Amino acid sequence: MSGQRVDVKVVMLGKEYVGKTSLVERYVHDRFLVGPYQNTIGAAFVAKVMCVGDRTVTLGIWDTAGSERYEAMSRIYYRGAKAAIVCYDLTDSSSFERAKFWVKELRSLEEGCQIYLCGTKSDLLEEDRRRRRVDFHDVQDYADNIKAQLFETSSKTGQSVDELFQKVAEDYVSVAAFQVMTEDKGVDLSQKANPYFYSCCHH
Ligand SMILES: Nc1nc2c(ncn2[C@@H]2O[C@H](COP(=O)(O)OP(=O)(O)OP(=O)(O)O)[C@@H](O)[C@H]2O)c(=O)[nH]1
Repeated sequence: MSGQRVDVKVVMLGKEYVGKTSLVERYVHDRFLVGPYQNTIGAAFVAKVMCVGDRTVTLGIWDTAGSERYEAMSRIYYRGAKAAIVCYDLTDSSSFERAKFWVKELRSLEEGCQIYLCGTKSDLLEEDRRRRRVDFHDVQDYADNIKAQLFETSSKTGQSVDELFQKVAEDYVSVAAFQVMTEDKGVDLSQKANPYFYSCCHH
């Protein structure tokens, strides 16, 4: 990416085959690759410039490998991330258990990282609702508990993919604005624990 400045480091996490690479492909190149599945090895990086109001924001997206073989490597990539998109496959309950594993790690090791839960392959449910293996309301309750945002996406149709990444960038801009405000006015940053902080920064 030849020295491009990145505003927000975003890391994609989740079990193998949940569709992390496809999500990034849809968002960055607006395409869905068909053909034999190719697992990510290590991690891949891509930068995307986008607009939030009159501001330009560059997302630096690290797409990690979901295979447990690369677990130690994924830890290197989430370090210092401002946002983590933790993916699970809506048709695979074990992938949601794996998502919870990553959330637990992020919560204990990367406090400053905002978590976005992403249920993938929603198009498969449009075809047949009985394929759903992860209940929306259960995940919403869990997301509320951990103060995460929840999205259900399809990289095949594009459903909610732009909205997800747009929200990541918007939250970054809100938090940055909040920090400038608190630096200017000398507001105590311990107020982060206050619900106002969340309503200010995540809507
Ligand atoms: N129907 C459908 N299939 C999808 C979708 N997203 C991904 N897939 C398929 O799921 C498989 C895995 O997708 P990947 O994007 O490679 O998954 P990954 O999470 O990056 O996998 P790893 O690199 O092993 O961690 C591929 O065959 C994709 O075509 C989707 O939204 N809908």
